[in-house]
Amino acid sequence: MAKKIGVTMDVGNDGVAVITISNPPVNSLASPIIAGLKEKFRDANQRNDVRAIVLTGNNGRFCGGFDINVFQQVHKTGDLSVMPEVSVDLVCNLMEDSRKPLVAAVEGLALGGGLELAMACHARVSAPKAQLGLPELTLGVIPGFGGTQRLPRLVGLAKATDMILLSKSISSEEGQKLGLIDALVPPGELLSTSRKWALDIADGRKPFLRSLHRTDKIGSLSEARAILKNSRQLAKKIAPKMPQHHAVIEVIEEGIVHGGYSGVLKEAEVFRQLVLSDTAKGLVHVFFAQRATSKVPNVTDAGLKPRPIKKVAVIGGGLMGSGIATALLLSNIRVVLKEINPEYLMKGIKTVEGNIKGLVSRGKLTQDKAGKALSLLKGVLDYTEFKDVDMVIEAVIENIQLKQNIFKELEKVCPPHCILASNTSTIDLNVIGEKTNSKDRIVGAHFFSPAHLMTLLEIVRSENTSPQVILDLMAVGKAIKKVPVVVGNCIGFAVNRTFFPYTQAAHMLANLGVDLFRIDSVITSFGLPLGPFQLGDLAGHGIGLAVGPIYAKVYGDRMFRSPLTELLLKSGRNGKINGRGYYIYEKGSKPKPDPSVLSVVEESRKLTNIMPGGKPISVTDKEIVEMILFPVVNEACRVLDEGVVIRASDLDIASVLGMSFPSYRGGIVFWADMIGPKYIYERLKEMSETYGSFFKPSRYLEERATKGMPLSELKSSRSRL
Ligand SMILES: CCCCCCCCCCCC(=O)CC(=O)SCCNC(=O)CCNC(=O)[C@H](O)C(C)(C)COP(=O)(O)OP(=O)(O)OC[C@H]1O[C@@H](n2cnc3c(N)ncnc32)[C@H](O)[C@@H]1OP(=O)(O)O
Ligand SMILES: NC(=O)C1=CN([C@@H]2O[C@H](COP(=O)(O)OP(=O)(O)OC[C@H]3O[C@@H](n4cnc5c(N)ncnc54)[C@H](O)[C@@H]3O)[C@@H](O)[C@H]2O)C=CC1
Repeated sequence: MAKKIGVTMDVGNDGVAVITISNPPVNSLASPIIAGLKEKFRDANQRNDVRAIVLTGNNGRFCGGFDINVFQQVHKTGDLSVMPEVSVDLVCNLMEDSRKPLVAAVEGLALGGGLELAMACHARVSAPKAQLGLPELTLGVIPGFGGTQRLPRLVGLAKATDMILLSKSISSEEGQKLGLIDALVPPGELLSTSRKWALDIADGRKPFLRSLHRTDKIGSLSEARAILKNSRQLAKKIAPKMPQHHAVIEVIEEGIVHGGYSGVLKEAEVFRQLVLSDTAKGLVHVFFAQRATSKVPNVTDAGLKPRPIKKVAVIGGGLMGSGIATALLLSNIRVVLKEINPEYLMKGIKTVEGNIKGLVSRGKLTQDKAGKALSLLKGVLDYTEFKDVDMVIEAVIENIQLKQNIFKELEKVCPPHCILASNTSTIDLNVIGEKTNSKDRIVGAHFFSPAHLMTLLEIVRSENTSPQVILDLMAVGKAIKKVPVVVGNCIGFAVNRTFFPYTQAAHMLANLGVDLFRIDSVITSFGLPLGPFQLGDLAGHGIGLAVGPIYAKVYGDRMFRSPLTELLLKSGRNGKINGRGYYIYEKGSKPKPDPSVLSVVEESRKLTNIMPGGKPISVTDKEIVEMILFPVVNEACRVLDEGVVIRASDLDIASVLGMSFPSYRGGIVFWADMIGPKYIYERLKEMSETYGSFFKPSRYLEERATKGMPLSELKSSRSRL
């Protein structure tokens, strides 16, 4: 059925015009909607039979904000003229300054431009549990439609800057306490109450309040300046590299110092500059890329329904198993946690308890919810409880034979509908399921550490995994607040495979004589939270050593063999886990670079002997970024070429959520396309001529560079999914 898009107006016998936005699924403000709103407001203002106006949204959702597709259109074309001039024309002139009272009837959500329209009304009536917020900073822009000016005037400056800088939405209940919402009524009474409220204003029984003109919640100039000073500190802390966080404070300040109308004008000017920034391009791409991961051909479009998953068994209560169990429990899923002996089982349970208590102490979970979650956990040492589980997630150590035996056993003890998932980070799923007859229900559920906090869930399908099983796991992933990305089966899957050259390149640079702490600092300045050496410390160097040969078996032609990890372990440094790696880890203090590790690096340099003429190479910071991240792009090209992901943007999301690649750069492929495949190809070619085949450009990269095509443009026939 075609979507019904438009704005309607119904004028009742009471003289109230109800203007309704209709643009499913979230009533976003697409150009025809804005044009429709202007037309209806003009009409309502002119008609003699209209005394008051109610603005609402269709299908239980007021409005999800400006249509983000328009931003994407601006990014593709560079053409700002598609952005409507609404802040003054519609929101100030036609709405707020209208002589007829205007009431917003809010239900479901009022976000971004949606809340801004509501704030331009003279009162707001809401149904319970509506979501209210200005999340524009997450898209690299600032609130438009006067949002930067009206929110501080309705909820106070401190609360408004907090909501805007953190893109934090509030419920309508909280909105009522703050003064953003004037009345909270059951959904069935929303329209009748709003109509009555509008007439009450018209008849002088209720005040005719124009938000932009209010000053009662702003406080004195010196109070406002003190709040804005704190906001600047917050912005510096949470988003040092994001221009929109800093710009929005300037815009708010303009309104405080020179008045709301002046603030609205500055808001539009700054908005225009920001919407074209690389940050906005990256973040808008990430918005759509994340939503695209929900669409898996032949799975989500196959007419299947996810089956209920009520009870899950997790095998292995180590680092990953305990995190996975925590994530499931927090979403009210019963968990059976299996270990090999009472001591390890107790350790696993204690870790789960610690994870949950940690959330309580950080104010992220109530004591009640924590108690409920823990009551759903049962520790076991055998398979008795497995007879009625809907899914098993195996998270034992990375050992092929052990995993094969476990899956063989699972086939016997679990019901036939039960999904058999492995959290393996490297092993081929076909190998894991080799000894079973259940290959259609074997799937990879690759969580990232710490599993209860990291949002990526890589769902690995083999050629035998059934669409129903993939759909079920996607549904569980969403239920436990993860972003599931379905990928194909290969060593390292999509994320670890794409990023294995990250550490390798860093080792090569260190062996070429570049200071490892400088490498880490350059990479963190680029925007990754941890440089490659600190990341290695965090993961533990034992893991790196264990998976190295597995990668070497399949990708050996393009690997740099560095003795550094082995030497490091030999010197008693396993990373954070034992307090020493490249850095020194002490409780309660930040990791400190350990100068004594330099003798280990020297030993490695002697063994590799790759410094030209025995002297350290001289590189700029830009060259360090390129030498570390272009090989990652190169591997991403192979992942795309082999069809390991459905679409390039899936790899962007996986890199952002799994590797913390900066979201404002749009993900690894998007970033590479912004730089240009030709430049990357040429740089890698130069590097490979100087430093060897580790940097050799892939066929896919070469082809795209030669043809002038973006990396993100896939040939669909290549997908193996
Ligand atoms: C010349 C310059 C002049 C300057 C003057 C300014 C002019 C313009 C100013 C613009 C003013 C603004 O204030 C800017 C904004 O309003 S920006 C938008 C702010 N809103 C948001 O950020 C909300 C984004 N959406 C969400 O958070 C969620 O989608 C939510 C909570 C609304 C619903 O979540 P749910 O989980 O239920 O669904 P999905 O997220 O899967 O979304 C379903 C579907 O809807 C699409 N969607 C959602 N929101 C928007 C939107 N705002 N625009 C377009 N499309 C949207 C989403 O992509 C999904 O689509 P499909 O994947 O199903 O195709
Ligand atoms: N550590 C990491 O960052 C990540 C690890 N993985 C994968 O997750 C899996 C588990 O890794 P970790 O949790 O780090 O290992 P871990 O060593 O912390 O935990 C493994 C646990 O499995 C238990 N175990 C072994 N055999 C068992 C059996 N037969 N029945 C029940 N329990 C058994 C062990 O006693 C141990 O407690 C591995 O496959 C690993 O590759 C995946 C993503 C990230």
